[in-house]
Amino acid sequence: MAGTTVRGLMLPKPVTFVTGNPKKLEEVKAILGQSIPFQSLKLDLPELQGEPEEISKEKARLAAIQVNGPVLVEDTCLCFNSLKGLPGPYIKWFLQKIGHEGLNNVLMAYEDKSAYALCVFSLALGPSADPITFVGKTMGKIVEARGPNDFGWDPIFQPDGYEQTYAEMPKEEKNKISHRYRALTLVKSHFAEAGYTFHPDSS
Ligand SMILES: O=c1[nH]c(=O)c2ncn([C@@H]3O[C@H](COP(=O)(O)OP(=O)(O)OP(=O)(O)O)[C@@H](O)[C@H]3O)c2[nH]1
Ligand SMILES: [Mg+2]
Repeated sequence: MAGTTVRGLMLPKPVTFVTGNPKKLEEVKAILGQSIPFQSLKLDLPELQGEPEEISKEKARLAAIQVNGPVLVEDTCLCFNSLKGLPGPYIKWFLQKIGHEGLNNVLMAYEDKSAYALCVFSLALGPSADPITFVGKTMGKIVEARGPNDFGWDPIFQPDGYEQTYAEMPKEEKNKISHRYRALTLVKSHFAEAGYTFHPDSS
């Protein structure tokens, strides 16, 4: 985390969660509930190449300029240990091009099928503020696809200590152990500690 937190700072509007991915939004809504006043905006922001935290922060900077107010964004990675963390932030493109089967095939060359899901949220309080990051990680392994195919790589990720893939788990179960849940727990604590207030005219 970076920057100094000013307690009770007044934000001009509610926080806007910016994403182009409706499944992310669904989970963020389910996990946050009423804990943080937020609205959402569908924007497909350009993404830098590089380390996950930098990608997420840069997304937040761009989003805060477009929204001209406080924003929350996230970037999700799926990292294979035998590939030293790749595909990482590039998982979206790997998934689109080679699918679940291709991702399993890549790992055929290696004994180690372990992987981790990483979620980096970034909060920018405004267009000129330095974004603050919150990282959540869930360890697991890559398996042949099992379960409903309605969200990304959920069918091929089996978290450690579970016999089910993310896709096979009831949503409430995934949302108690996921990379996204862990990162959002830190976001919630930050809001609780910072005690932000919202401008009365904000909507
Ligand atoms: O099975 C999954 N379980 C998850 O919990 C999960 N979270 C994200 N993803 C996928 O991983 C890539 C991340 O890329 P990403 O972070 O750039 O997201 P995105 O471009 O879809 O949206 P956004 O960048 O507008 O927010 C995209 O293919 C997402 O569909 C997930 N797949
Ligand atoms: Mg994206």
